[in-house]
Amino acid sequence: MAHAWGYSAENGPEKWAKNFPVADGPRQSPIDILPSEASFDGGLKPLRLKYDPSDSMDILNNGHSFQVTFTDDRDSSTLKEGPISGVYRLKQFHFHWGGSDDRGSEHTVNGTKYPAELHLVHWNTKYPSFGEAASQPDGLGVVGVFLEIGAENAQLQKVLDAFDAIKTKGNQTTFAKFDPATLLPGCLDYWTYDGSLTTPPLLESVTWIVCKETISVSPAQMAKFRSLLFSGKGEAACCMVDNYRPPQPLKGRAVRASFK
Ligand SMILES: CCCSc1c(F)c(F)c(S(=O)(=O)NC)c(F)c1F
Ligand SMILES: [Zn+2]
Repeated sequence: MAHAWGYSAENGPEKWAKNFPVADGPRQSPIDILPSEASFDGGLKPLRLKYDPSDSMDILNNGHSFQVTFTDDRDSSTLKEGPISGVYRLKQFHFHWGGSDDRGSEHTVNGTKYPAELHLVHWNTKYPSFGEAASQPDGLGVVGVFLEIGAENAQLQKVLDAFDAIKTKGNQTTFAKFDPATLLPGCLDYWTYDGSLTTPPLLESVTWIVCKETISVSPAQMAKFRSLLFSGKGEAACCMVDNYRPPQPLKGRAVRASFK
């Protein structure tokens, strides 16, 4: 049986192309964002993010990260405008982080790595489902937010407080009435480019929207991220850290900025 993918030397990002050849494709993510080479596009609209806290359902350790999943059977939690057209519904959010504060984000800015990166995953409602959208070039819109070491983030703490119930792979618990807008920075200036999922199947279906402004996370909160396990109950414990893919070749793609 083919090894499941992961982030170790044996099954990590350098090995993914074997089972997922698109890993070497023309629009892979993440990338190193070079602000001086991004072009300001005055035609880019401000992001319109509207989330209904009653849509949040549960929190799951999926063995690669943890995710908070939202009910997506109506247009109650949506991404509109920005670089996209139409209505994209929020499906889930998750994070990527490092084993120490000097790494962990997937996107980088002038080569700078942040300790973690939040991804809010939305799907284009011109398609009948998330699964269908995920295979289309304009199917997904992911908002990325960098976490920067600083003051404790009280809103993020609400997510971290659920970790004792999801320590091992496959664990899930109810996570209701959470407003993901509380995790967004005050300023929603962004960079945008055409990219992919950053985890297998690495589908080239993502319009990336990476916020310029960061949100804070305290050192103690980063330690809490690192208390999760990649491994399942009863398996040898393997700390969930360094679950990030490094930047991929830009291959001629344009990166646009919504701000000067
Ligand atoms: C078949 C995908 C399941 S949903 C999902 C995900 F689980 C994930 F991790 C990422 S990511 O590439 O890692 N971050 C943007 C996504 F984009 C997603 F849409
Ligand atoms: Zn992600």
